[in-house]
Amino acid sequence: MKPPIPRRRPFRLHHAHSFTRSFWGHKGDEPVESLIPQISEEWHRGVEQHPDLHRDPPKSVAILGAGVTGLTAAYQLAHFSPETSITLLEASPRTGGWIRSLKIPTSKGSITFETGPRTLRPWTVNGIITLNLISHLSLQSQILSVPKTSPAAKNRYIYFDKRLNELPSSVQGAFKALQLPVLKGAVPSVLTEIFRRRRAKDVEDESVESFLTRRLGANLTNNLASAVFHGIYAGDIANLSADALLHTIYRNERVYGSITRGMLGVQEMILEDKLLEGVYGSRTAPLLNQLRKTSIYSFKGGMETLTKRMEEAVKEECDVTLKTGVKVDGLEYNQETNEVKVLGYDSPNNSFDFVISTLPAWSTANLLPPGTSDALFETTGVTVMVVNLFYDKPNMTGYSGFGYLIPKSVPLEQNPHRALGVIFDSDAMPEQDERKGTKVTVMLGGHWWDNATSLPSQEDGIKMAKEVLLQHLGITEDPAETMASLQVDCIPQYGVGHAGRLRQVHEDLMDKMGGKVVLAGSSYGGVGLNDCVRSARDAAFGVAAGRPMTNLERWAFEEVWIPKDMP
Ligand SMILES: C=Cc1c2[nH]c(c1C)Cc1[nH]c(c(CCC(=O)O)c1C)Cc1[nH]c(c(C)c1CCC(=O)O)Cc1[nH]c(c(C)c1C=C)C2
Repeated sequence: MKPPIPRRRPFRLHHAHSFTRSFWGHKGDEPVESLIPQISEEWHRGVEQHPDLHRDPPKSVAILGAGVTGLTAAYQLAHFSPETSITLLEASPRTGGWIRSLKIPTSKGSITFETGPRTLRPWTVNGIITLNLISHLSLQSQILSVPKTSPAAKNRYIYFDKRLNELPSSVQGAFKALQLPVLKGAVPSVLTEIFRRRRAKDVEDESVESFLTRRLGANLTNNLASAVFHGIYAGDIANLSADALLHTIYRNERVYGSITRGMLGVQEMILEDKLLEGVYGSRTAPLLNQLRKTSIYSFKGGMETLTKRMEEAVKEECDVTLKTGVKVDGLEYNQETNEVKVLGYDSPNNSFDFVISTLPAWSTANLLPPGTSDALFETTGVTVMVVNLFYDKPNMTGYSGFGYLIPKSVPLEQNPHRALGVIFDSDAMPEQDERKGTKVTVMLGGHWWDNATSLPSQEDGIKMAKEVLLQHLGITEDPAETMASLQVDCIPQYGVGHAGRLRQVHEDLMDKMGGKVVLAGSSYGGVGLNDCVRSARDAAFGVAAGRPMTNLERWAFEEVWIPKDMP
């Protein structure tokens, strides 16, 4: 029988004396300085000089995985704790993980194909932390930004009823959009949400599908929400956790009785986010001002510009030992020395004060002794086939926008290849390529392939993508350049009970690994790039102070919520 999952413990607040005005809802009209917070001196001195930080800095730390999380953790730790010796271990021959930008030289100019994440959003707490990192790395001049007013920022489509339905981006647009098949019944669903009964007190989590169907009805849930969750998690809303992925509105239902009541009242955010927003906002003001009118951004050389620059910085500026081609076999905690031994790393110095694992939850679980953190095995990944296509003719899609998503309610005959969505890259990032034309990315599979006995080859993927574009957009031409990448287990799925399981893992790791194994990356607090950077920062910050930790504390302790625009 599984042990009961511990409930969250009360959180103790030591270092918060005053708060910040929020960047939340920033429209780009006012200079960011006007939003810069009156934060307490203690926080303003910032994280590096935090009184807790140099309590007992570790002598040695190993970081597993040199994707964006591992590289960021190494870079940040080197700055927070310059005296610590850092070893970054990567199994593959290259760094960057899922981030890969391939520049294809052609006689008509170069094209960049992204096989993983391709854009970043600046205006969130985690987004601001990423921008701070970008400033430190002096990458400001490499940024390519898309203005909030551009079609790519405003227009998103849902494929439904055999056509693309444009989602509203303004109040006027909303009235027009209500005629669309995909939004059928939306008005009564939204207006009656406030009258629906709140969930029972003892329900700690449920699926996104069950929660949204209770609150908004089946139409909006299956036709709209399922598409949005395809576009972030490539996952099935019937399995994903409402508490983990819709945390604010799920809490609002519990606290205020309905999502609408929560929205009409005082907007709140988690205290720690508010403090970090203040600290990093003030430190990143010049770049935030540069991106004042930006909706999304990337880099001239693609997203890999970020990880390549970080690799260079950790090796040359931070004195981190980076070893590629090292496959770690296990982690062993020695209670006497209070160190963790990294098995499979063939070096006389393979015991460390801390190990930060940025590997996916299931890979980390495989490294730990049985019974240490078995709940990590319950987080699994979905596989996505990413197909990049380039056509010489401009405006081939017939639409202008970020792209379109396909909900789970679309019948199989209208989406036989199980496409999740299509990105209109040449609209989304128009200045990235020298060669002029239309660039799109078709994403296939995700949760639809959960029980597949075989997966498509690259050739099959390209054929399937072309058929998707023919069926949905009527594109008959052959692309000039193509590339397909099967990204196996690339997006972790936070299933129902995610928070409770991470609480359990926190307890287990503190108990059995002495708080010396620290977790970071896309398996825990968000699958986006900004989330990975944030989790790396948090891990590095905690480890630099030398306190036993897991980086899962936010799941183990009760959160403190405060008004978003508290001065
Ligand atoms: C069709 C499949 C996918 C598309 N993008 C992804 C998949 C699986 C992956 C992805 N997209 C987002 C994230 C998280 C944020 C990050 O920092 O990277 C991930 C992992 C962002 C995102 N994309 C869409 C939405 C609504 C969001 C969340 C918030 C935001 O940035 O606005 C919509 C969207 N994704 C895809 C398409 C075609 C599309 C909309 C038309 C592709």
